[in-house]
Amino acid sequence: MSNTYYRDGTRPFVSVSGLRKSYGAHRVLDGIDLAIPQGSVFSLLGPNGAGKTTTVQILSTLIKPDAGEVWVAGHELAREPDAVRAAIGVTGQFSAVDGFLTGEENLRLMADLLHLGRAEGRARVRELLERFDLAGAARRPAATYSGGMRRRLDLAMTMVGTPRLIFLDEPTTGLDPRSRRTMWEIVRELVRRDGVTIFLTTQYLEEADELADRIALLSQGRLVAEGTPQELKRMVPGGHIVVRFADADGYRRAAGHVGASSCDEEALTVQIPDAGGVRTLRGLLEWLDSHAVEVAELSVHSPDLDDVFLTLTSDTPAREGAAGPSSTQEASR
Ligand SMILES: Nc1ncnc2c1ncn2[C@@H]1O[C@H](COP(=O)(O)OP(=O)(O)OP(=O)(O)O)[C@@H](O)[C@H]1O
Repeated sequence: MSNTYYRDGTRPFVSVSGLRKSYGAHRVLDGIDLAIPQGSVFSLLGPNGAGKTTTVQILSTLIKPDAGEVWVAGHELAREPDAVRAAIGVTGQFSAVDGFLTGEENLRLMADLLHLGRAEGRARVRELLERFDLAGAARRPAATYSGGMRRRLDLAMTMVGTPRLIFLDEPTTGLDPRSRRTMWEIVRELVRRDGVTIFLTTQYLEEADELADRIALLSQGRLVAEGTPQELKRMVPGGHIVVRFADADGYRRAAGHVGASSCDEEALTVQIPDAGGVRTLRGLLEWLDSHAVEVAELSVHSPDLDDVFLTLTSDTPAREGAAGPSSTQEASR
């Protein structure tokens, strides 16, 4: 039960030890341990079928585990499910928003369901409309809202009950880049200002990288890695350098001499493994310079969460070709 307590004797806000769940002979969760501090963003990642939804369903009291100990906000889930339920909010792809009601009416309905007094309810609804940038659209039916507005309203409805832990399931799926960034800012603000703890499941590794303080990688019912985004990126081999040559002659002269791991004659590019640091880059530039080879474009790619995901989740086929750059330095010669 290593995760039940911190070294100083306090318990993490969410603490999970030895969590197991099977459906028939299929072992979906095979001994999961998690420790999530209050006021942080935790992201659970994994390929389809890894057991993410099952984990969230157990932590949010919707289904019971076969074994394991779970504590949320100071309450043991098996003994005090009502207290756990009172501390959490869930928002997801299956939104609670009623399209026939206006944004304001949706929020008021939630305030009534939670038995907030009339004055308190009104004040809370007003505050949330402002805060989630919905005041201008408050009197419009939610059916007329954009995808981003609908997500914001959904999250605002979750916040009516001032939850201390929010399960955010794919909060930005289908949103355009600007709406995604707005949503990310709102999530950060919930953590910063309200001290809310966020349990995020997402299929966008970039989103986990942006938001999460810690990430756990689930594969076939087991945690295969856990750490900060930076720590996870350090777990996989280094990045690579991509060089695009200015002409076919330069490409041919260089391709066999610069330690390339793959070459594309048509695109005049080579890819060179890079263990990090500047040694490989310096050696490459010196070779190109001394052989007077013209380069059209050169970029340095660090490993990103995609690389980590694909390396550590064995049930996912390896991706072909280069990783998307998480940090790219471009140079022309
Ligand atoms: N009620 C159920 N009965 C039987 N099997 C189930 C049930 N719920 C989930 N499973 C199985 O458990 C495994 C894990 O499912 P789960 O939904 O937790 O995965 P996930 O990581 O959330 O996947 P996805 O990313 O596709 O949503 C899957 O193989 C799924 O088929």
